[in-house]
Amino acid sequence: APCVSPLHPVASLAAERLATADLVAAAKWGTGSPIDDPAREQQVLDAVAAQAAQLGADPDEARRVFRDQIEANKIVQRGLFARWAAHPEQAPTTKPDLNVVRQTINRINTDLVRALADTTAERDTPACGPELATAVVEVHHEKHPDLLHTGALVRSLVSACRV
Ligand SMILES: C=C(O[C@@H]1C=C(C(=O)O)C=C[C@H]1O)C(=O)O
Repeated sequence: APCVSPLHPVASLAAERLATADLVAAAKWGTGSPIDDPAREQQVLDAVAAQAAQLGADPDEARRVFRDQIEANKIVQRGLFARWAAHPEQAPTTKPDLNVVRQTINRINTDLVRALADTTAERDTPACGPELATAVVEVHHEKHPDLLHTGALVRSLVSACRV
């Protein structure tokens, strides 16, 4: 069997979701659209709660974990906005369609709800913390994100362990 943390899929999907923050930030940059969109956040939370319930998982736990995913996503967006304001030459030159990016986010959300449901038992043991830390390091080495994204990845997983 490959030597990876049982929580690798969770950390990997959380990182994939965070990578979309770059596209979301690029879509909003220079448009006056706020980083925070409470109506969209509510849609995301309601959708993942319904999907979790359908899988026999705890919908409130799905809401908690995705509240953290959303906060982490906004950390990356704010970090990029600050970087682009300080270094305009690093600002994006193309503007993705936010609705298209959100379709990608919806797909990742569904996969992450399933990965969480599939790892309910692992996330319920005292080994969860160390396994989650291992998974974050694995994902960091695979995707070599910058400190902004890795810090946000850690933030996104604070509610992932159930004990
Ligand atoms: C990612 C976005 O930015 C923020 C983060 C969200 C998320 O992580 O799902 C949702 C709405 C916004 O508050 C977005 O607008 O789609």
